[in-house]
Amino acid sequence: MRPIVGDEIKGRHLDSRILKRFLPFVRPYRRLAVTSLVLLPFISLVRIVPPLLIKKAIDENILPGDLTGLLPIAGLLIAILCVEGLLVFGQSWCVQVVGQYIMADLRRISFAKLMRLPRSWYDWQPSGRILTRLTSDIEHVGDLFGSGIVSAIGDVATLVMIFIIMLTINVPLSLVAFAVVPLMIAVIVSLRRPMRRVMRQLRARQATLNAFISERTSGIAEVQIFSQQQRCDDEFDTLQDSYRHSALNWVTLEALFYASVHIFGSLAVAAILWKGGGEVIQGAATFGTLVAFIEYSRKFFMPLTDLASKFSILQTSNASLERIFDLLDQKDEPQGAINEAPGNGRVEFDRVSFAYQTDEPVLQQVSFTLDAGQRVALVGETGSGKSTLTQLLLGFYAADQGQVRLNGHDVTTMDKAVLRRMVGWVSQEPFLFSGNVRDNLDPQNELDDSALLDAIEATGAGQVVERLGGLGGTLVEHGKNLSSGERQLLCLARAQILNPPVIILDEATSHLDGDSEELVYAGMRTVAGGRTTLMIVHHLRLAAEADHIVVLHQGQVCEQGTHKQLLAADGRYAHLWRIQQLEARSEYQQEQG
Ligand SMILES: Nc1ncnc2c1ncn2[C@@H]1O[C@H](COP(=O)(O)OP(=O)(O)OP(=O)(O)O)[C@@H](O)[C@H]1O
Repeated sequence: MRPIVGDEIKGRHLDSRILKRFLPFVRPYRRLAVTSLVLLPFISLVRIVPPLLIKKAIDENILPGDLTGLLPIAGLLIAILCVEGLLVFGQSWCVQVVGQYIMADLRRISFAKLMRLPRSWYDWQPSGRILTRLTSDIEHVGDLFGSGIVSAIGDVATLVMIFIIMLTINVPLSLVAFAVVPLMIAVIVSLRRPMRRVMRQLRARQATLNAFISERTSGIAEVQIFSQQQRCDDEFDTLQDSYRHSALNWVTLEALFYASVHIFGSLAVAAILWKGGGEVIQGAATFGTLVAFIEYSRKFFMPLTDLASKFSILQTSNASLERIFDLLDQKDEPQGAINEAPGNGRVEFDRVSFAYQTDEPVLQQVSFTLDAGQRVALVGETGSGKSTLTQLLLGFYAADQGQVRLNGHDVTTMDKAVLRRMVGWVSQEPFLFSGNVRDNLDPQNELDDSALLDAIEATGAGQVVERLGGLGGTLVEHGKNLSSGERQLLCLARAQILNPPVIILDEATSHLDGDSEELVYAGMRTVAGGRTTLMIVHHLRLAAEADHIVVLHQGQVCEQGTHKQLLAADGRYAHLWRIQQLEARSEYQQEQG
């Protein structure tokens, strides 16, 4: 599985390929988008009128001393400025609304994609990075539409109009005013490359910082247990310093950029003053023309600055869009066509081999069978591949060789929802969502309250639910307001409620005290009752109750049989059994005195 593109910015400004993919997202809101585009030339148009009015007022009223025409011009100026205000409001409202809709759509489909990606994809992803994808990256795409493309089109329209009107009024003066433009473009071009580099660095460092915060806060218990606070602070400072370093570089370059543009703007005004002043004195131009030119040059350099600064927005947005599309391009969890697998829950592992990463085999030629209703215990040292086998049965990963079959069907050919409706799972570290007890225990909302309470009672979770305040009781994220034994009991109740023909129980008794352990064991026995059960077992006392025991060693089945048969064989299982018996005896003796 290919990992998602990192947070480095790879592309140049706006890649046409990416833009082409982005356009369908605008299509549903095309009316608003077109309205915002249609308003742009009108805005540019009303922006070029005021200097003309000022020119007229100076040349035809102020200088000749004709006061009567001034009032209508002032009134017209106010009216035009009001129209400009209204047009700008309408245009920016349309553009922002479209941007918000596009962001909401992108967020929705990206989240939906995340919900459908295979487990193996998540093995590669720092959680902070996934969050960045759905937050900052999508915000940047909003900028692409709002402050990027549309306003760039507006800037170009304004520039063209001002350019034409200046040439229409006075060609020599226009050429003087535009003389600085090539110089300005040269400076912008020379600053663009370092600005792009620093922007890339800034985004990458921000993503690293996000991933660090996310990882350390989710592992807060380990941070505190191992007194890692200071070390985390130091690491955070290092990351933060490099982020700040890039941010300062960015601020410096940006300030340099705006300052140079400002200087060129002032140079243009000075040149107009020098050339235009001479023309006014010689009578070749009117005083109103000079004032209008100064006003136009200010209006000309504003969108030019704006346009140049859009490069960084376009580039950031382009990179964000590229990463979002990369996420959307990831393949969904593969689905099989079989959506019915009638039978009573027979499971076969048939010469199954599997590796998470090429050349690092985790399972090799594993074969054993669970007959319908049979209870099979999986035993083996840590890392021997027990959980991996259960993940294959649940369809989270596919075997590289061999087959895992349920009721005779290869699980990879089955529809995943159907498969997981038939195979329940109580994991070693059970997960509960924030919300109420009912929604957690009956996610499909299939049973009424009394049936739910019966199942809860049967698995020994009655007291836990009662303490939480019944089915409407509140659970916090991860079920953190419960002990691990209580969480386990609730998850056993959930499995009982879903009532699958096959159940996987991952024993999590290593961190439970004696009483809780007995409660959880009893719950496990209830859930296992009458179902095909694959039980990962650490305490062999539980294995001894199973109908069949499979012992894994380094990803291979090293022996299998009943408890009695394996003890008689005096192999690995018998060895583990003796060790655990000795441990239990010495614990008992210590307790006695
Ligand atoms: N998502 C993964 N990506 C890569 N390697 C993995 C992944 N999950 C497990 N492994 C590796 O596969 C091997 C088997 O792991 P598995 O979790 O199946 O062992 P286990 O027998 O269940 O161990 P335990 O009893 O400690 O839970 C281990 O070496 C582990 O490092």
